[in-house]
Amino acid sequence: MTLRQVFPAISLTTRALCVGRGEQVLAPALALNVRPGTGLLLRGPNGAGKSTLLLTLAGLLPPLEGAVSYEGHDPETGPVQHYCGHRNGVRPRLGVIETLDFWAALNGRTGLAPAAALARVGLESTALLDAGYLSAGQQRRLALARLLVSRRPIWLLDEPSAALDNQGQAVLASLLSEHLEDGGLAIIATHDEIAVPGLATLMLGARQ
Ligand SMILES: Nc1ncnc2c1ncn2[C@@H]1O[C@H](COP(=O)(O)OP(=O)(O)OP(=O)(O)O)[C@@H](O)[C@H]1O
Repeated sequence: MTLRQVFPAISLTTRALCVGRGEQVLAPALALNVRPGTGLLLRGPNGAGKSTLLLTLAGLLPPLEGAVSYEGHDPETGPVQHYCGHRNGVRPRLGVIETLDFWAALNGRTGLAPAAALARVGLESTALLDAGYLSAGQQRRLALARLLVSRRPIWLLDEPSAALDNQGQAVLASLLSEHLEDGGLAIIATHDEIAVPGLATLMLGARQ
């Protein structure tokens, strides 16, 4: 993989990070260092804490202990990350193209134009439909297109391949490869194979 470093060189690091729910510790003392151009897969059985760790890295859940930092990030430049959770964030009565336009207006028009992002995920023929009419896999593709209309160096993705067919999984792998080649980084919770070479793996354990 050739690194172009289009993004600022930002690393995600954690110090003695302990994540959990309430008093339930799911992952203790995590010392992560995810560098520009690299990706980390979070693996482990249902309930192991993969989503909880992603939410904590995204700043949407407080850590039980320790801290997350984005070294090299200038807060003045705006948010550093995209968090893409289990839910697709699709409003059923909003059009497909309007959905992307909404996200671009909210997160910044720093990436592809909505029509180009739709084409990139193979949804160009659905542009004028209400998003609620899309199939499960198409809605997932639309959620992935959201990553493209606003450029952010860190992608935190929870089960991004859920409901995707083989071609959709290939699109996801290609989006991830390009993002890493641009010097971005990605942390991905998944039970599936992600066809991107060189990804590291963090295995989280089952809850007691
Ligand atoms: N809001 C909550 N309050 C209390 N416990 C919760 C809450 N949300 C999740 N949990 C618990 O935290 C544990 C970890 O859940 P999490 O969703 O992080 O697992 P996961 O590894 O992502 O699982 P999966 O592979 O099924 O997606 C589970 O036991 C779950 O029941």
